[in-house]
Amino acid sequence: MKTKRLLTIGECMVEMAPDGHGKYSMNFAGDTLNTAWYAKRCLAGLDDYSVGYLTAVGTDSISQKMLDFLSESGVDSTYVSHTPDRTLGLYMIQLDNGERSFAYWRDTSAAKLLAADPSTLDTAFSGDQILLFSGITLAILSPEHRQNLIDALARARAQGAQVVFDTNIRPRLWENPNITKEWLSKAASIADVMLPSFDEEEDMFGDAKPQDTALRYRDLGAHTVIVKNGAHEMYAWSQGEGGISISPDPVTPVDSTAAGDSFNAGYITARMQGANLEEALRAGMMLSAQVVQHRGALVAL
Ligand SMILES: Nc1ncnc2c1ncn2[C@@H]1O[C@H](COP(=O)(O)OP(=O)(O)O)[C@@H](O)[C@H]1O
Ligand SMILES: O=C(O)C(=O)C[C@H](O)[C@H](O)COP(=O)(O)O
Repeated sequence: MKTKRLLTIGECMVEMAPDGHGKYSMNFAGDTLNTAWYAKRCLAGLDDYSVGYLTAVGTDSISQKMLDFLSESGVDSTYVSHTPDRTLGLYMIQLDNGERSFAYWRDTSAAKLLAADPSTLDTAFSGDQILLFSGITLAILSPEHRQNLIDALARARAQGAQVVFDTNIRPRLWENPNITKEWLSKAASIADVMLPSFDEEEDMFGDAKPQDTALRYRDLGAHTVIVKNGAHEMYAWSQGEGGISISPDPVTPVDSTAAGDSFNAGYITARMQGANLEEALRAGMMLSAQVVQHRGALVAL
């Protein structure tokens, strides 16, 4: 993964995060944006590396605020498209002993149209870069646009881009479990690197242990599979480096939102700089352990 450019693809929403005293703070977040944001922080000071975000927003003032936020964060928004008459989606974090769940208002968000135009995707995906998308990115699209996205990623991969897929399974965003499994497996079959989380794979695919998840995605063609697992032992396998079981030092989570997304950023940016499998896993674990000890998805560490 020794390339200097990361582009993530998905939906950034308005986030309402509980402050612990009955009030909410408003931020911008979304799984793929969270990974881009943390990746940019991990690469701070390394001017020859760049991080971009591909999404669709409206033309209203809250959409403009999100673009300003990207710009202040140093995340390149060249491939953000603008859809008049639509705006950002919104989600609220709900906490139960530090474990997050979400309520969504995103049915007509602009981001649902991010894969409408195959030629825009081809332009954005060209060149030597890492392209990261997620199961949430796919879930919010129509079936036709899901196929547009997967086809464009496959074309880019054939030209040398590296495709990274985090399944981030949100059953509520999908039509039904069979359709979810079908699209996740289709998307996995064009991915070089898979970054699933075990509890979601267990629920959706019935995997008994992280090794089963790794094997399933390896058999679909990934050369690397990292099976995140909350506070528990995770399993990672990479062609040529073998398998590793490794446990994070447990911390008490305040808000587990973006644990997986920040792990992805730590892992990917370490790999971009030449880290081996274990070093990159440790970078991901270290970042995500800090993130879960703070409220909201994006934490200025
Ligand atoms: N309580 C915790 N203590 C230490 N590390 C944690 C904890 N919760 C999450 N992490 C770290 O974050 C990673 C991703 O967490 P996980 O819950 O699997 O992802 P997701 O947010 O996608 O569900 C874990 O593999 C681990 O490294
Ligand atoms: O649910 C969505 O659509 C979002 O993008 C909101 C959250 O910011 C991410 O889901 C957090 O993802 P985790 O790293 O798995 O906690």
